[in-house]
Order: sequence, then C-alpha cells, then structure tokens
Amino acid sequence: MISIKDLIYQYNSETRISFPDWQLDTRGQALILGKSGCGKTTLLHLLGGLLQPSSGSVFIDDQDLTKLTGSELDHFRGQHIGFVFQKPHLIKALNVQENLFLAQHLAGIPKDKERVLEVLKTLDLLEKRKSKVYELSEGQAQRASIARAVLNKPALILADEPTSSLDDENCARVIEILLDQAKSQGAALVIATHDQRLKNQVQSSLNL
Ligand SMILES: Nc1ncnc2c1ncn2[C@@H]1O[C@H](COP(=O)(O)OP(=O)(O)OP(=O)(O)O)[C@@H](O)[C@H]1O
Repeated sequence: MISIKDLIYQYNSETRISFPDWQLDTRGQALILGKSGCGKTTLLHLLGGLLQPSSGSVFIDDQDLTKLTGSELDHFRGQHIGFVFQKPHLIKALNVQENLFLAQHLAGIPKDKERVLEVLKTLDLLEKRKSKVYELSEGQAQRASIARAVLNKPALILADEPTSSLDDENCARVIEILLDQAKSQGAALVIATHDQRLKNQVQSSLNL
C-alpha cells in the first residue's frame, strides 16, 4: 500500500504545494493528472524519496520515507522503487546492459546477468544490449529506461510523462509494457501525465 497524508512541499515562500490525502493498493495503478505546474512531478519525487516533504508522511508499504536518512533512502529507492522519466536518464558512456548492471550495483544487489538478459528480452532489446544509449531510437531508449526501472523488481514504479514525447505507436507500446511489467512483477504503478491518450488505460486517477 502507498499512502500520503497531510503532505506539503514548499519550494520557497511563493510556492507551497499541499497534496490531498491519497492511498493506492499494492499492485494498484494510478494516473496523476492536473494542469501544468500543479505539482505532478513534485508528488512523484516525494513518492520516490527524491524530495523530502516539508511536512506530512509518505508510506511505501510499512516504510515512512520521511523517517529514512539520505543513505537509507538511496538504498530503499534502489531496491523498492523504479523510475521512468520523460527522457530516458541513462548513462551515455555506457551501453544498454552496462546501464542495467549499474542499476544493480547502485541498489547494492549482486550483479545478475541472467536477470539483465531476461528483462532486456521482455522489452525486445536483447539485440541492442551492447549498443550505446545514443545509438538507440527514442522508443528503444524509453524501453531501456523501463528495463532499468523494473530490473530490481520494485514494489512501486513511478513514471513521469513517459509517453509525452512519443508518437502514437510508441505511446501505445510503452503504456502496454508499463502495465504488463507492473502486473507481472506485482508492482504498483503511478504515472504523472497530461497525455490524454492514457486516460482510459489506467485503473484509477488522482486529480491535483
Ligand atoms: N526547483 C524548483 N524551485 C522552485 N519552484 C519549483 C521548482 N520545481 C518546481 N517548482 C514549482 O513547483 C510547482 C509544481 O511544479 P511541478 O513540476 O511539480 O508541476 P507539474 O504538475 O509536474 O507541471 P508540468 O505538467 O508542467 O510538468 C510549479 O509552480 C513550479 O514552478
């Protein structure tokens, strides 16, 4: 179960965002919707522990993220949370499979080549495993970032505008993969977006 309560994030004296209390079941799927600037990305970063709230709580299963120190949070994030961003934040100097080995390393998980190849196969990227990130098409790069997000079997997958820059065909493919992967891994999936194409594809939504 994911839950937020009395959650507030203050960037500065002008920008203070207060979020509605909200819960999502383990294995639940939700879109975070709302107009530009309402705080969708901020909420995703709070759920993923990339930002610490000014007040309130963020629970991922039984863990209150606000109670973790910086290094505990890094460790928790690496093991329990997978991120997919609008642009695939992969390391350009590394090839696709090296990016995935790095994700295992950063999460403190022993190198597991079998798992890396399994995930790349699921995402139809096996042949591209030795390609540098800049050699991939936009859709392939987005699939590589999904591969990295699901690699460590996270309890929660967070995706920030994962489809906005993709054409209809790649958009349909990416959302299908995200939903499939979340389902098969038993993970909850939260997608922040203003992409109208996703509206009827996800179980529930939170309007900010
Ligand atoms: N680093 C920052 N410093 C100060 N204010 C910020 C910072 N990042 C975001 N904000 C402000 O916080 C508010 C919420 O931003 P956020 O990016 O979460 O919105 P969003 O709903 O994701 O927007 P969009 O749909 O345009 O991506 C906005 O008013 C934004 O200007």
